Amino acid sequence: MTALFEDLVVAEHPLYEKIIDDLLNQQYSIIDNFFDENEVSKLRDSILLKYEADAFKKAAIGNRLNETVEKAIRGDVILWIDEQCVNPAETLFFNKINALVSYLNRTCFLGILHKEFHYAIYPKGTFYKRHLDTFQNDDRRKLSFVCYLNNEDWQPENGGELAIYTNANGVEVEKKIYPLPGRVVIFESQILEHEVKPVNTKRLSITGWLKTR
Ligand SMILES: O=C(O)CCC(=O)C(=O)O
Ligand SMILES: [Fe+2]
Repeated sequence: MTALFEDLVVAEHPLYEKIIDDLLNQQYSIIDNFFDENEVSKLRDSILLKYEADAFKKAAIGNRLNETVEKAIRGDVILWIDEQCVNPAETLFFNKINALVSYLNRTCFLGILHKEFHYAIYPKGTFYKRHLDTFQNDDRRKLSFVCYLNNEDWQPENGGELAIYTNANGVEVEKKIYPLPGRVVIFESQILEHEVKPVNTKRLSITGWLKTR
């Protein structure tokens, strides 16, 4: 009996607690240095290697049966990551993601059962117009997750901010977030509209969704 109870006791993790508080209070959380310099550098090498090998495809909108490439809406190229077939950089990535997911499931009973992640590259001149991540008829998407893999010297002139639209007492507020390396943004997929502003320099990231059912 005691053993069973002890199993349910989770040691409090300050960073994850902050993410949960942020999500409850403002529906998004920004975590700087979620990935350290070394992890970002390995993941950046990985994304660029695959990009150079031509593994990416133009990102589409709509569900899998009704996919259209709509450059007027989004101009990024993506590559899905198969967790069953990962390189060492991606192993580091999923170790951190899985630790977070298991904490969320144990402390918030979120019921995250599935996840999907892809690399994304926004070439110069591209953007992703304002949208909700559940427009693809997939209401299982609960939390959206973006992690940036840009260089240390990413400048404001490079553009490519993530803009998140929130509502404060009926007034819309636009919050702009720079895609700084190692920074992670997590937000409520079904609630928060957002967009990627036009980029002036190739912009690198991993985007994913934590899903229920
Ligand atoms: O890269 C970002 O900052 C957000 C990407 C995005 O909104 C998406 O892929 O759905
Ligand atoms: Fe999105």
